[in-house]
Amino acid sequence: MAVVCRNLRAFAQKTSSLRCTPNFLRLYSQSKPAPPKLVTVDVDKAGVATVTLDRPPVNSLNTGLLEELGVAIKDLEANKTRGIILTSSSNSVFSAGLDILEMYEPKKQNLSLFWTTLQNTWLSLYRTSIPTVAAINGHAPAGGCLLALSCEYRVMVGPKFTIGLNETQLGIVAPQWFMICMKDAVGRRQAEMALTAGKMFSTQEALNIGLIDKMVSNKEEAIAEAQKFIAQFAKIPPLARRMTKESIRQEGIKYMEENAIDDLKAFMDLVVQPNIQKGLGMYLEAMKKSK
Ligand SMILES: CCCC/C=C/CC(=O)SCCNC(=O)CCNC(=O)[C@H](O)C(C)(C)COP(=O)(O)OP(=O)(O)OC[C@H]1O[C@@H](n2cnc3c(N)ncnc32)[C@H](O)[C@@H]1OP(=O)(O)O
Repeated sequence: MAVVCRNLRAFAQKTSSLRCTPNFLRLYSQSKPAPPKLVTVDVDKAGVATVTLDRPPVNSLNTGLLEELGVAIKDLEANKTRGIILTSSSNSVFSAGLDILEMYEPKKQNLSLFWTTLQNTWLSLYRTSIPTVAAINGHAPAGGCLLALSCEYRVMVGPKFTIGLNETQLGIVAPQWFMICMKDAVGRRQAEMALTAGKMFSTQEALNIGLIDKMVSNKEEAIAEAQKFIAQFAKIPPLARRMTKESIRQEGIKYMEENAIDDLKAFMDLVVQPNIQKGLGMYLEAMKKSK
């Protein structure tokens, strides 16, 4: 509410016709309730933040959610948080990946904002000096897998959930930086096999190839394992840790820093292709029918 008032006051100050009187503020706040938050942050006594994706039903990644996630990471950095545990409010889906509705029959401006927000939020998560763990408490296809891969450690609830970069199954190609993340985790050979087939791995299969680091049987265990992973860094000098992480992730960081504009252009050109639009439409239809 305080933010709404501040924004309104600034807006009213810029216009001659509006007076930001208490009555005006009351009327405005009654007619426009604040939208629900799509990402919640809870910092525990040890200074470890649980960042929860909360966009029912499947945490598909739209511009709003990605924006909130990016802001949350920046805020946690500013507050010198000791660790980030990324998880989901759903019992069965970590994240369904990019919101296909952002890409299907899009307006050019929205599409550009969507992809730029994804690039920025991804880079913030991938390069943050804060230790990061994905507590994957449900399915994690495509962009959901990307978020998990961008963390330093992955604990997944099993055995019934699946994870992977399944883009080829949708007739689309995962961008280079998605591939770099997969290669970081499982090596070039396994990444090539996984990505060309668009394979979704069971939790056990993911563990076998190193796509996840630990399999647990429920979310509480996942959070406990994540806390354990983060706690080990209490003994490591932070500067050495930060420089090591930045250095070992250099390929992905450099790729985005140098190619963000080309990557945006490639995405914009690809998505509007009639055959891609047709494929996305059919995929959405198929999801509805499979219910
Ligand atoms: C072109 C350049 C490269 C772009 C890169 C793209 C990467 C991506 O991330 S593309 C997105 C890929 N995602 C998927 O393939 C996942 C699709 N979803 C699923 O497989 C399942 O939904 C699930 C296993 C995650 C969950 O299954 P569950 O049975 O619990 O839920 P559903 O009934 O399937 O879905 C509920 C509801 O949500 C809609 N939905 C699901 N996923 C998406 C999505 N990614 N984007 C938008 N909407 C999605 C689904 O259609 C249902 O909607 P309705 O209730 O309206 O029917």
